[in-house]
Amino acid sequence: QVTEEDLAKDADTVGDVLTNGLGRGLQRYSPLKTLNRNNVQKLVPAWAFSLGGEKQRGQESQPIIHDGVMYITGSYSRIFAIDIATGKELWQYDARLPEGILPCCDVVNRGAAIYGDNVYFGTLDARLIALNRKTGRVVWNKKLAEYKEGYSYTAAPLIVKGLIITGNSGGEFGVVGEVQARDANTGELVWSRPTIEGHKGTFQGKESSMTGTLNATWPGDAWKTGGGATWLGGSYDADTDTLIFGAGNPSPWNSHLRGAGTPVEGNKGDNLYAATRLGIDPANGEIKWHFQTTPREGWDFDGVNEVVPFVAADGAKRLATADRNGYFYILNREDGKFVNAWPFVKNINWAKGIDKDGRPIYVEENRPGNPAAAADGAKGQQVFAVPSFLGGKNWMPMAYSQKTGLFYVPSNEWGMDIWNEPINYKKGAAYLGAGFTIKPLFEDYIGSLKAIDPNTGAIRWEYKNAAPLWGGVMTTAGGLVFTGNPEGEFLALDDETGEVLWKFQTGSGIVGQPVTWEHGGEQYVSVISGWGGAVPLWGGEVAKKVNYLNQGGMVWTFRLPKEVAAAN
Ligand SMILES: O=C(O)c1cc(C(=O)O)c2c(n1)C(=O)C(=O)c1cc(C(=O)O)[nH]c1-2
Ligand SMILES: [Ca+2]
Repeated sequence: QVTEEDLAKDADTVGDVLTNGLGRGLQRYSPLKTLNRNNVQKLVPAWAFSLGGEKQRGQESQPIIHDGVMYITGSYSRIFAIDIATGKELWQYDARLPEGILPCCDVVNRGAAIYGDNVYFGTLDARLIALNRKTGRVVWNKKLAEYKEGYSYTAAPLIVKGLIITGNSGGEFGVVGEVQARDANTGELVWSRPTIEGHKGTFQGKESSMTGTLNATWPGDAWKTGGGATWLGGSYDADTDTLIFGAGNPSPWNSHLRGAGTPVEGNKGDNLYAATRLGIDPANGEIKWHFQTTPREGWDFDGVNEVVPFVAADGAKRLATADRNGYFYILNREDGKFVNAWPFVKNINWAKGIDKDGRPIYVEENRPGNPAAAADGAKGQQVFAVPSFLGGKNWMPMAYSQKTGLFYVPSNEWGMDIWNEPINYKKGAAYLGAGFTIKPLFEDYIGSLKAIDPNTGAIRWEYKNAAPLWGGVMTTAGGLVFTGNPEGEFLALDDETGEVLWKFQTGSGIVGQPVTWEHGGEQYVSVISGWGGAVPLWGGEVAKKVNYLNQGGMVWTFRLPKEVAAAN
């Protein structure tokens, strides 16, 4: 039985990986140092596991490890249980997706959750499934939302105090963002928290008086299909007992269809709580605080990126998040109040900076124009905006090192031509009202892994990668930073210098999330390889810039042999 206590101390225990993020704070830091800067060259493959068949798209999953078993999800809503000693399959389950599902950004799944005797995962057709972790038999299977209306699900679920907590996807289809909490044993809904003002929440089956239901920042009817999908899931800060979920882009992308005039008078066109981080009370789904990164968002700068609790150099309890919009934010942990922000990618041009309250100082000429006012008919004024809509950083998780006190942020240096077009809402259909072409900023690289000091915003080092970086990062007490690239390499870098100390060619691009654990006195590292995600779908010329490897799906597990560790 995996208990709340086990989940609470996952960040400190080295024999298993029970949560997405190596702890619900999502620091992705392992205290293991058997494997370190001096011996990482001796890291060797232990086994590999193929996800098989033709159902192979972006493999973004993070393995969960417990009781000698690894649980991974595959892109097409599949889950596998693997013996960690041998790499042998114990069972697999295929959720068998219906035809005609419409995810915006590839067929992906970011991993499972574990609690009690069950493992859990969400499916692309917006269902949540509990399976017995020993047998793989379905315990319950619940519908989160209607996929025919454009809803889908791609995140790893979060489990807090017996509740299984999920977000939703569909911001490109005019859905309404939502966070749901269910009883992990039965799958029954306990509370639901919509993210768009005007929509009411529920608590134990009844409409509740939850805060933030007033529709004050959405002129007209646009709030009804306002987006703000919570598609990346959330983190949990145990110190303040707060769930932190981000809400994605407001729908449609075309900001002129969400309020007349530019800018709308005062803050009345902010479109809360789209492009916003929300602090939520796990007991009842009430919003405790909100911080909107991009008010009246107009470039697809989803506000979903992970929010990571950490302790600053001066002892203050803070939150850090690297937004799609190119700014790295520090917030106060207690109330989500803005503390500081710095750009973490180059040449940002949609804003001049962030003011003392955390609000962007807009460069209105770099907001795509209003098609209604365009001289040439349908297409509004095109602008070149930086970063591109795929963001200074997208979903791929950063890591924090308790050893160096730095954040290691996978970022991309790119811009886009973007223009607005008219669009009418049609249930289940794409709802953008915009067109775009991504362009690199520099000849030789797009991807950039950065070591960022959260006390000053200083970038200590940068590792440049030709292709856009799209995989997760992990740090260890052994002084290592692990990540992968679309070129197929799994990399270990020095946490102080950014020097590549070790690499391994996995045979397909890496968009997965590495983990490490100890078994039988040896340290293991695993990552899933399998190219896909939003870059090959939406990147255009950028996606062709590098000669990518074939798609595929393979779990790679490495180990440092005992003899090598002993010789150190
Ligand atoms: O607004 C949404 O609902 C939504 C969902 C998702 C998703 O669920 O994967 C992505 C995005 N937006 C998105 O904007 C985006 O760039 C993106 C990239 C990826 C990916 O896995 O590579 N997913 C998503
Ligand atoms: Ca989106």
